Amino acid sequence: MKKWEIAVIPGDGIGKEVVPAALDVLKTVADVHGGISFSFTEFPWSCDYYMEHGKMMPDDGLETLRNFDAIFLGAVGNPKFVPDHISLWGLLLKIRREFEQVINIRPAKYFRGLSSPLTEPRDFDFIVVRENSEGEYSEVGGRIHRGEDEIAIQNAVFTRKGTERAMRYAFELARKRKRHVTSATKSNGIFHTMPFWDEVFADVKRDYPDVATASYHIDALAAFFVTRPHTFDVVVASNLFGDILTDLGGAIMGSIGIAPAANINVNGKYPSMFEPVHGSAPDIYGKGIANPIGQIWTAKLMLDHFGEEELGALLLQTIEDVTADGIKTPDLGGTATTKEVTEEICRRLRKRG
Ligand SMILES: NC(=O)c1ccc[n+]([C@@H]2O[C@H](COP(=O)([O-])OP(=O)(O)OC[C@H]3O[C@@H](n4cnc5c(N)ncnc54)[C@H](O)[C@@H]3O)[C@@H](O)[C@H]2O)c1
Ligand SMILES: O=C(O)C[C@@H](O)C(=O)O
Ligand SMILES: [K+]
Ligand SMILES: [Mn+2]
Repeated sequence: MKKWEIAVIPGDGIGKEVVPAALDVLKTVADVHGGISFSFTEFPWSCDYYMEHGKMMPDDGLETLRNFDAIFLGAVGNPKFVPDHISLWGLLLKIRREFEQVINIRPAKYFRGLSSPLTEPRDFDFIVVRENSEGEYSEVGGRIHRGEDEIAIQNAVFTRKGTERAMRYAFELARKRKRHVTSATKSNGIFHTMPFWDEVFADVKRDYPDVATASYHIDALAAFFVTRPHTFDVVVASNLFGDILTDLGGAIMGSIGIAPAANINVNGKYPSMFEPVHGSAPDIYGKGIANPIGQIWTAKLMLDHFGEEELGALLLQTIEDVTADGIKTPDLGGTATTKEVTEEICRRLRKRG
């Protein structure tokens, strides 16, 4: 019996609704398989925790998480009570940085029954490889003076190591797919870092003559995600560009509530973290209608990471069947609740198993 120890952080808002849903699915997957099991240890680290303790997680939080095989997280943020940069940097970004989860994998694909806002969505299926450790997300900078003279400076940090690592990851991934990598740049407007990004891309692609490439400025690329998403395979992007592109990836699938993500520690020193693209959605929290598919598809990425790709494929197929049959939450134009979608996925998994 293979057993994985998973640290579970539901976090805030709908994280507290979709994480339990995905855990039900993972338990069902384990039952159906028979030869694997999960042990889930839950941590209440969140904005609620912040309001009680003045921090998003205890001082030894990372020490505690370190021993797990993976971290399964919902979403972080309750902007009514805690500024978003405090909650994000105090938990999510802290884990990504300290645990060297330098790559963020974010797939998007068209599947049957999804209510894409595109009038004629073709069969798109791409993965955004988001650089996850530096770039525009940096603590380098500061603020001085007050009033009219106030200045805010935010420095973007692009290292050759980090840039090349993300690009190589994208090329290796493309080799297992359709052998195409698109680089998201903005070297016309961003004077230093983006020409550097282009140079590193040109260097790296020389090592992958079997992989075709394209490079677009991020503004044009965003438009292409809408007008011809089926032409992309792997897209490599900086931290901020990848962030924006992947909400868009969710949107063209029909809802950001479906989009999954994996924060990968590539050197094996620390656990990886699995959390969907979406946030805590305070506007729908508590209504029982959050789409659980983003979190459940994220569980599939965790299964893949554990080497259980066959199970992962079965899970994704089951999700597709459920949406194809119209069992969908309101964000996808349906009337089903979080619970109904989850139960239907579990029921079908059991039937298959
Ligand atoms: N990785 C994360 O934990 C993460 C990601 C994004 C935002 N946030 C935080 O979440 C909070 C809200 O941010 P936001 O509103 O910009 O983004 P959001 O992703 O929470 O919500 C954007 C829109 O999408 C909808 N939505 C999101 N997930 C959904 C789901 N599963 N089912 C149905 N609808 C869904 C919401 O109702 C909302 O209308 C902020 O505090 C922000 O910092 C956290
Ligand atoms: O900016 C971030 O990385 C937080 C959130 O928007 C995400 O996409 O994970
Ligand atoms: K999330
Ligand atoms: Mn985001």
